[in-house]
Amino acid sequence: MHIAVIGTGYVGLVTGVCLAEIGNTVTCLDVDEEKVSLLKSGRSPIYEEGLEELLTKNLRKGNIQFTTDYREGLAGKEVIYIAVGTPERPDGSAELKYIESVCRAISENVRQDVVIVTKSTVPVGTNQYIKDLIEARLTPPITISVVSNPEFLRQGTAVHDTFHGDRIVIGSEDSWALELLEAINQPFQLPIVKTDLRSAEMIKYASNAFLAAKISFINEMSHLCAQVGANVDNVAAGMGMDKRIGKKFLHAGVGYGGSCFPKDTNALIAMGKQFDYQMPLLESVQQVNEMQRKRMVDMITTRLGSLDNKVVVLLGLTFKPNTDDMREAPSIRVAEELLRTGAVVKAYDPVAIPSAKTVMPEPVLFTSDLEEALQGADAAVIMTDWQQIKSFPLEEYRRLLVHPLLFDGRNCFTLAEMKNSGIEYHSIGRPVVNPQETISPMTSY
Ligand SMILES: NC(=O)c1ccc[n+]([C@@H]2O[C@H](COP(=O)([O-])OP(=O)(O)OC[C@H]3O[C@@H](n4cnc5c(N)ncnc54)[C@H](O)[C@@H]3O)[C@@H](O)[C@H]2O)c1
Ligand SMILES: O=c1ccn([C@@H]2O[C@H](COP(=O)(O)OP(=O)(O)O[C@H]3O[C@H](CO)[C@@H](O)[C@H](O)[C@H]3O)[C@@H](O)[C@H]2O)c(=O)[nH]1
Repeated sequence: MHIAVIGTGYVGLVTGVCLAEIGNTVTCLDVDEEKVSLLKSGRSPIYEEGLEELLTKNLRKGNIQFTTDYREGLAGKEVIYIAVGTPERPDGSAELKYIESVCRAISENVRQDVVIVTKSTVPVGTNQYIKDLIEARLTPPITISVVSNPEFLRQGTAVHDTFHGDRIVIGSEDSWALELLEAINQPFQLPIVKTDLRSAEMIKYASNAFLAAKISFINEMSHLCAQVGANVDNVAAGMGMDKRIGKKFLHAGVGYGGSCFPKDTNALIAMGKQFDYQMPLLESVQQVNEMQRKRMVDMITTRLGSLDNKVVVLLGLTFKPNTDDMREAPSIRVAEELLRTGAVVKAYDPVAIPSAKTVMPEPVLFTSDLEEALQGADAAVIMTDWQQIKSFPLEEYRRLLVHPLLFDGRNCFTLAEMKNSGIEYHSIGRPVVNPQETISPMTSY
């Protein structure tokens, strides 16, 4: 199949490379010339496990190419995937200007019948809008069919998710277009859900909102666990064994971030508003998420008192491990609050220092060396559960920190392993582990 993929962000690039891997001829289009020339040379602009290997392999085989030229990119293609961003507008709704500009470019450059497949997360009704926009500007008599094919990949495991996801959702009003998409997706060997256009669009938002709700639910429970002396991890494990609940997405922490959950819950609330429905559950989900960041700073100030000139080091800056994406990372908000209370903030991340520098508040001191980060800090705060942080020897934490005080926003360590570490350990929704008597008293607190 000859396929064009528009947009080479996370979704576009992974989609393009994976479609090439299963035997299609793919042209990826982007307006960003720098990105396109990097991709042509076989380098990935994003940090994503296994992606660069698949990219170079398929470039070598001639299955994939990259261009900024719409005429060249769309020529002879049977299927065009749209995977451009749909960021949040100030009122919370989804910004469709990139989608609109793609529609203009398609109608000006396409010369053959084509199926348009929307991978971008778009509000219900947008696929119909896409069809209308393209058809309104087409000059030759061309047949356009639209299919909603929302993407469920997670950053950090994007390639793996494409080949091992739980389902592929395709929605359309044209049964032949659904069959075509089913055939394209067959090699992935995943369950395929065929539905109507609007339901497919809604499945994406409802799925993200449900996962966000699950996280806020356990975070709310974690607050109570801390008060009553229960351990939220044990509670989540016990709950998760009930198959109706399921154990995934019950990991308490500093809350969700990233390019999807915050914006997609907002977009869903904005959709509700259009129909005079307030979405009270989702509003609470967001409120609890916001509270988690504040709770982390409260934990630190409660323990340390004044943070004036205290050195606090944030360990991990990205919204989750194995990505360099800083969009809506909880570390940004925590750093802002710590600076506001007078702390000196150091920040460590194994891969994201360049992207973090563009969004973190000033003045934060950055380092990608964990030892240097911990050296001389009054307290360390784990914000991202990077393997580098989890596997760093506890005796080194203890040796390098001025005071062995660790706040863990991702519950990376068990209480049992912390018990004899000599570190005072504060985590989310679990009892505090106090250091052995052998530790010198923290007189400066
Ligand atoms: N990032 C994820 O993990 C993820 C997962 C599932 C769904 N989604 C959804 O997929 C969509 C894309 O997300 P993303 O994170 O890949 O976006 P992104 O911001 O990383 O990338 C978007 C790309 O589109 C390009 N672009 C913008 N306008 C263009 C145009 N007119 N023509 C060609 N290219 C253009 C940009 O240059 C950029 O490279 C969004 O709707 C998002 O909600 C994202
Ligand atoms: O039990 C959990 C699970 C996740 N998180 C946090 O939730 C956020 C999102 O995590 P994750 O879902 O793994 O990452 P994303 O890459 O944002 O993926 C989500 O958003 C994508 C974009 O829509 C969807 O495609 C995916 O299916 C959906 O999981 C991160 O900050 C995590 O730290 C928790 O706090 N607790």
